[in-house]
Amino acid sequence: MPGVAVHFGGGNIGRGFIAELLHESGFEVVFVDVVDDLIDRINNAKSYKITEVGADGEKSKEITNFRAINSKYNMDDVVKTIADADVVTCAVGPNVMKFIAKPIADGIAARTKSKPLAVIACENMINATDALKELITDPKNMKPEVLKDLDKKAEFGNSAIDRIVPTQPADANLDVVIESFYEWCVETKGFYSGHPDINGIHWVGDLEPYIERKLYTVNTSHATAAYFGYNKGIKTIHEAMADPDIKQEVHEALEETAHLISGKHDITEEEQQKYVDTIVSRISNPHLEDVCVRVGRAPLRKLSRNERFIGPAAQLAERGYDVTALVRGVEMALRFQNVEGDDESVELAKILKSMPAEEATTKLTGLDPDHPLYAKILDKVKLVQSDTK
Ligand SMILES: NC(=O)c1ccc[n+]([C@@H]2O[C@H](COP(=O)([O-])OP(=O)(O)OC[C@H]3O[C@@H](n4cnc5c(N)ncnc54)[C@H](O)[C@@H]3O)[C@@H](O)[C@H]2O)c1
Ligand SMILES: O=P(O)(O)OC[C@@H](O)[C@@H](O)[C@H](O)[C@H](O)CO
Repeated sequence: MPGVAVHFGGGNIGRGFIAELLHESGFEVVFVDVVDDLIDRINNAKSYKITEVGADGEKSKEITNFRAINSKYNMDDVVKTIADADVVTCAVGPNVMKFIAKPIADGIAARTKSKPLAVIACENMINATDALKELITDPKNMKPEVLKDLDKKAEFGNSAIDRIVPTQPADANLDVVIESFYEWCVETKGFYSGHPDINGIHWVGDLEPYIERKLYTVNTSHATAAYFGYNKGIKTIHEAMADPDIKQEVHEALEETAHLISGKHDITEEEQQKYVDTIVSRISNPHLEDVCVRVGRAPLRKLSRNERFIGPAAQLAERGYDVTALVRGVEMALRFQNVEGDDESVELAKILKSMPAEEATTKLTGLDPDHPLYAKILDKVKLVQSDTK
């Protein structure tokens, strides 16, 4: 019998996708967020609408049976709700997980249910749930006596979540426009007592092929379109994809990552090609007003070691493959500086202005100077530094 699912982050993917599947599986969804106005809107609404848009037209559904807690003021309520919940999910952004670890740890410590809590982080990050678990079990957040019996109180599953949910217009209230495609893969191996019943999840034994395929195909192509688009003054991703040069850049980047996905995992070249074709058509969807600045947001995260550019490029360079297109994408990401509302883009500009190229390259990408990718990235850092002096 489904009960309560606590979801941290009532934003685009939280309201637009995770809550949808939890709701359809019979859970009451309790959103936890920190934005006063959003919390009020959720608590004043009985339902909101999700609309899928694509070439086949529009399809809408109503989401009901939810409420929200503001963790800025009502942490006790958050902890009490988690103590009696079945599932905790989050989609707050990888860098925000450190702020939600303590209430989850306290909720686990206060468990009143005998079945362990299922914890699934839904962030675009390799092994996001493992990272969240590490934060939850940090001695600052969890006492040793709770940690000792953790397996009886909570179980954890890594996940790869894929659905494009753009930033919604200001007048949309809680309603969300999304694409029809979705895939949510969750690893079973941490759920010793059985995984939760959530409709639509694809349960897998080993998540690595799924998360690498997703991050290094969907997000690599998306980010390539976003950074090239932004630097050409183009507003949306579908407009960027309508530019023949940018479309070509996206294809070339995906040809490179395909070598890694098919070479490393049990995914044939034909399967990967089909996957690529689907992605290209998804990100070209003219019905989704997805802006380049959303998709390019947080460039420091996106340039980091295991992320959508350096992650595949480093592994390909180690295997002797060409990574020219991915490196051109990195250059465009380096040029995503001082973008309004994006703190990381301001920090990126400062790093590139204040540090010698060698130091900046290592700081931004985590690559050591002896890595086969390092010199190629260093050249781009030098180029961008000299252009933005
Ligand atoms: N939008 C997509 O297409 C999509 C798809 C797959 C995965 N994701 C991933 O999901 C995550 C969220 O993305 P999004 O697009 O929904 O972003 P978003 O900005 O729309 O939503 C994030 C929400 O988290 C809330 N938040 C911030 N700090 C918080 C805190 N301390 N406690 C609780 N809530 C807090 C914000 O107020 C916001 O409502 C990211 O990791 C993203 O990579 C997004
Ligand atoms: O959410 P980010 O910042 O990691 O990446 C931006 C987009 O590429 C991303 O949100 C996609 O829309 C999503 O990953 C599709 O499943």
